[in-house]
Amino acid sequence: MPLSDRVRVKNVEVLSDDYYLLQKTTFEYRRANGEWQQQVRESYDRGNCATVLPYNLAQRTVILVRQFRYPVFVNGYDDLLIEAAAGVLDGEAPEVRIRAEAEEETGYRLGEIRKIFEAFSSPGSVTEKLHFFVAEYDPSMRVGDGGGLAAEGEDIEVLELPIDSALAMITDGRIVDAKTIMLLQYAALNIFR
Ligand SMILES: Nc1nc2c(ncn2[C@@H]2O[C@H](COP(=O)(O)OP(=O)(O)O[C@H]3O[C@H](CO)[C@@H](O)[C@H](O)[C@@H]3O)[C@@H](O)[C@H]2O)c(=O)[nH]1
Ligand SMILES: [Mg+2]
Repeated sequence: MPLSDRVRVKNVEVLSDDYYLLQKTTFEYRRANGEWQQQVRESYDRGNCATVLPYNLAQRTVILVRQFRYPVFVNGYDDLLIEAAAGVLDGEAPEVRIRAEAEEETGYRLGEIRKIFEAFSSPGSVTEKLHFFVAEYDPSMRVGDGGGLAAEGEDIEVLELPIDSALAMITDGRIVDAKTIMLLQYAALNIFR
């Protein structure tokens, strides 16, 4: 049975439609035992996103970025967040979007890019699906300083780190962003073996 036959949407209330969209939906869900049960769930729609880990095999390095994240700050993390470059798709194809975003945020114009997987980042409340990429880079691909768009409030620092240091930073808590941990662990398992 397709899942759409197990869900009957009864009402959708828009709680906030400002920069992104927050909705409260009342629906009935058909449980495994066949009974219909009413539920209410909020969902936050900020679109889908793409992220990339640029890596250099000879140097054993990766490129990450570091920036202020208000939701992280308000949840008690007292430092800038170290992340892989990432951006909202805004209706574009993930590979097209991530190339532009990588150049904007890191200053590197990447060549071949490989899709490795997709994942929902916070499925209980946020609709977002993330598209994950890796790309080999070399120093000649650096065409600018990166840093993001100051007019949009972005103030991004570019980091080139040895993969072993980046992995150690997951263990000691200096890297705490989920998509970044996933990319670094992918690289450790499949690229820097
Ligand atoms: N005015 C306003 N602007 C916003 C708001 N939220 C985001 N923006 C603007 O929208 C830009 C979005 O930047 P992107 O680089 O496209 O996206 P991102 O925030 O880096 O998203 C990535 O990182 C997130 C945090 O890990 C991920 O949640 C997301 O999946 C994605 O990977 C921000 O820089 C900021 O200028 C808001 O509530 N109000
Ligand atoms: Mg970004």
